[in-house]
Amino acid sequence: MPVRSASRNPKQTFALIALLFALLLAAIFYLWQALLAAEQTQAQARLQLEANSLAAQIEGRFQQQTGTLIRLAERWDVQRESPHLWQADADRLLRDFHNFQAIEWLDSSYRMRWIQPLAGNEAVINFVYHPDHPNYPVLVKAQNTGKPHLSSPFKLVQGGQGLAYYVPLYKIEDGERTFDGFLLGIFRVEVLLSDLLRDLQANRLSIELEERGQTLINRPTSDQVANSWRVSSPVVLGENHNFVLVVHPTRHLLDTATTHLPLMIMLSGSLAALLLCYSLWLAIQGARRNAILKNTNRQLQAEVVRRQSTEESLKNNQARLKLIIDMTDHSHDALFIIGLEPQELVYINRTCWQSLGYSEAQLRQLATIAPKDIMPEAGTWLKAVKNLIHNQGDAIFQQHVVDANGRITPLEISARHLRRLGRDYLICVGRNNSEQLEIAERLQRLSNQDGLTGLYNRRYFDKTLLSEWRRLRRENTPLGLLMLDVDHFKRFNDLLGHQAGDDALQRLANAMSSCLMREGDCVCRYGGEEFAVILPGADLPQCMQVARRIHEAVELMALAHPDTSIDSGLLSVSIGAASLQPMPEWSPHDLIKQADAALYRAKAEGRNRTCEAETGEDAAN
Ligand SMILES: Nc1nc2c(ncn2[C@@H]2O[C@H](COP(=O)(O)OP(=O)(O)OP(=O)(O)O)[C@@H](O)[C@H]2O)c(=O)[nH]1
Repeated sequence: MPVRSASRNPKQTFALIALLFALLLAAIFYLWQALLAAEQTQAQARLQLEANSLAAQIEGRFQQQTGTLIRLAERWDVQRESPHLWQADADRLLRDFHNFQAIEWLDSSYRMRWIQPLAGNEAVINFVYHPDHPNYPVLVKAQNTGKPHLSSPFKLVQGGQGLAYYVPLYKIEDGERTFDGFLLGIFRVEVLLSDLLRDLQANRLSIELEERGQTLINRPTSDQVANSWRVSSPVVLGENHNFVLVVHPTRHLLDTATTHLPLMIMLSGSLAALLLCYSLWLAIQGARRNAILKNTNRQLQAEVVRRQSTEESLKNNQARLKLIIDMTDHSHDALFIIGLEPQELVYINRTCWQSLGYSEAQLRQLATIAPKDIMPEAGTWLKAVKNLIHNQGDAIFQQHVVDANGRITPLEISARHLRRLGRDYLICVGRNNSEQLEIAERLQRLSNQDGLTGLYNRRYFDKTLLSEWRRLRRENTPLGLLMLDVDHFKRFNDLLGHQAGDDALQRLANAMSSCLMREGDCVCRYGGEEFAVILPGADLPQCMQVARRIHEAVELMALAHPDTSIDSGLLSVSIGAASLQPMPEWSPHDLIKQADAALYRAKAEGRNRTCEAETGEDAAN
């Protein structure tokens, strides 16, 4: 029960115990009532006995009272003949038994014949009982049975209520006993009954005498108890069965007749029930607490196991984290994590601060107060990298970092956006990519370079001429161009061989390069033994000046031409010079055409010279 109850909630348990308590109280109450009823029954039985005894006493006293009248009636034979003697006997009886109001003789026709005392009762002489008189049936009954009968109360002629006791009289006539009326004793009700009740041993009872439901006399006590204790006993007075003695016990009598046992049993039973239920409640509470304690212990044990496992896994994770940090610290790449809103450098690996020549604390401080001292374009880079949040992607940025000695190093940063626990992070991996940049630059250079002479190649020429054309058009500045061709180079090759031709081309390239003074001027191998010199900002005279320097440099080379038929005996070049103010209606192609035309004339006019584009040779041609 306690275990099962423990699993219930306290309200249910309390309700069950309260119900049990109520049931116990009901049983105790029932027992109390049964004991009270038993006591009351017993007391009432005792009371009934007392009432019966009192009734017997009353009947005895009445017989005493009326016995004298019966004895007077027994002497009727004598008295009938001598009324004086009857009168004297009746007087004596009235004197000795003052309860009698009067002694009378009714003859056999129910007529009042004699009455003693006569004084005051004269009116009653010759009164005849007719059948409608209330006492008439009593007379008939007494006559028929031959037994004395007491009437019911009736109104006396003298006033008040009276009772008549009819004793049948008989006379002997001719040896025969014949009815001769009644000897009649008249009592005053109060007087007779008071006398009958007087000195009864019934101090503890209130006494009442009723006749056919009418209270004739009542002798109450001051502490009479309620009607529930009313006990009655019939009283037969002179064959009149209509009298009933009613008694009520006093409180004192009841107190002696009843005990406190039922009350004690009820109180002690209630207390025992209360203690039992309280003990049960305590036991259930104890069981519940035990169950809760056990459950808590189980939970605690599970928690301990869980915590041990968590600690174990934490240790493993810490070890792993340390390993990862060690590994990232030994990485050649700089790894750093930036947290956003608020912006902070969440993590930097060892490579970050070691490669820049700072301590970790110094680098963190610098990154906070002067990020541009580490990365000159930190501001724009951060803006660009934050855009990744919107794109939810990653990107590679080319930046430069400045180390503690002021050395600038290129840094390729691969950045990725991550969102964790409601916050945005940028995971960045930086790598010194100076080597790659150099390789790329070299490749770029090679792609623009002529393999034999080391000059810029035709591809670079086309690209540069176009870009310069556009640039100078915006600046409203002329663009100069020299087109060069080696003279009689076929013969040179033919006579000295191709290798000698290559060498000659290389030397020519060096010579031409040495003639360029301005930044932006460049010599390109246009194709075969043809060269082109781009001279941004140079007008025609300035172009001619450069062309003259080239002739001088080639002449200074003094490279002998094997063909003896050539006048100078030296390798020479012919140059066509042109300069154009870039106009929207013209293109770089027009400039080339002008220079080409001038070169053609230089060749035609005998070679080893420069011809400038003629004014007629405009772009439109
Ligand atoms: N060795 C060598 N020869 C080249 C190279 N490119 C072109 N040539 C030669 O240059 C010669 C050019 O000959 P041509 O175009 O006839 O002109 P030329 O002989 O120089 O005569 P003119 O230009 O009229 O003075 C050809 O024989 C080509 O083979 C090169 O890279 N190396």
